[in-house]
Amino acid sequence: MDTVISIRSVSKTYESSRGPVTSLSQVDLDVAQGEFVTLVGPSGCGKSTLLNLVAGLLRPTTGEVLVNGEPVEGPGPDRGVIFQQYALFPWLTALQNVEFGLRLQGLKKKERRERAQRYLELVGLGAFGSSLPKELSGGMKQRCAIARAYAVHPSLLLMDEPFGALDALTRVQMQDDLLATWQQERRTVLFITHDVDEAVYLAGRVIVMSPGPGRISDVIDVPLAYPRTEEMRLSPEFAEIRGRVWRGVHHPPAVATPVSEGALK
Ligand SMILES: Nc1ncnc2c1ncn2[C@@H]1O[C@H](COP(=O)(O)OP(=O)(O)OP(=O)(O)O)[C@@H](O)[C@H]1O
Repeated sequence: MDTVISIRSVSKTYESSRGPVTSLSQVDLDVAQGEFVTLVGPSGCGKSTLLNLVAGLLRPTTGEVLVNGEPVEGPGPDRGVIFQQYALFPWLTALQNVEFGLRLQGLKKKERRERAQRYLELVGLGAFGSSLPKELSGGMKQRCAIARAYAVHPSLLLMDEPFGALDALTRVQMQDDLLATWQQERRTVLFITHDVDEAVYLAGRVIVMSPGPGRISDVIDVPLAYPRTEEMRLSPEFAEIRGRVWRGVHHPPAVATPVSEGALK
């Protein structure tokens, strides 16, 4: 099993106007090649901080973050990041938005165009290549952002509440579409959500985080096969896992003892 992400005894303290704020304390986590891992937990427990450390947008105060065995020293094309806000260039068409990252990689125009079109098709936007972002719905914009991230062939996708701004029905559809894309091209995914249902439905493993200071308080395997279906979502097995995640999020352990991932397996 190849490990893509290794987080080793990571703590992060921000210097703020209120003094130092410890956002993460002694976090350990390994994520294997091709895994779909969700991070869930109450607001302020350090989910985005953890993701931004892996993205290379932040540096840990202590400990280390490795991606494919190399210490993370900044952002890189091996890590695609998708945020809640679609972050598409409004003056570029959907196709040009997807092509943008490929241009940075130095691909020739014809190859760029073909690859961008292929990924738009993969996310169901094949007919919308010439549309501007303002002409697309929220779900379509986010599909376009996913196509753009996938097209550069990152080894890792980091998603920070990508469906947080979508209505409930679109969100469920996007979950299925994302899983379909992931099953076709099995990139490793680290996905933040506030939604317990979403966390369980998508993941092979749910990481529950707790605040004060931010830490991993539970690691829950989801032993449901892919593709995931509505039947699974409504099954007693799903409800049981969901219950455990729910309790972890809403009733975190009172003592701020960091839980090492290995101890929970
Ligand atoms: N730049 C910063 N300066 C000071 N404190 C920060 C900064 N960024 C985050 N924090 C603090 O670190 C803690 C964790 O924040 P983080 O955004 O990682 O949590 P989160 O779990 O992603 O929250 P949410 O679910 O609300 O997005 C919070 O207490 C927050 O106030």
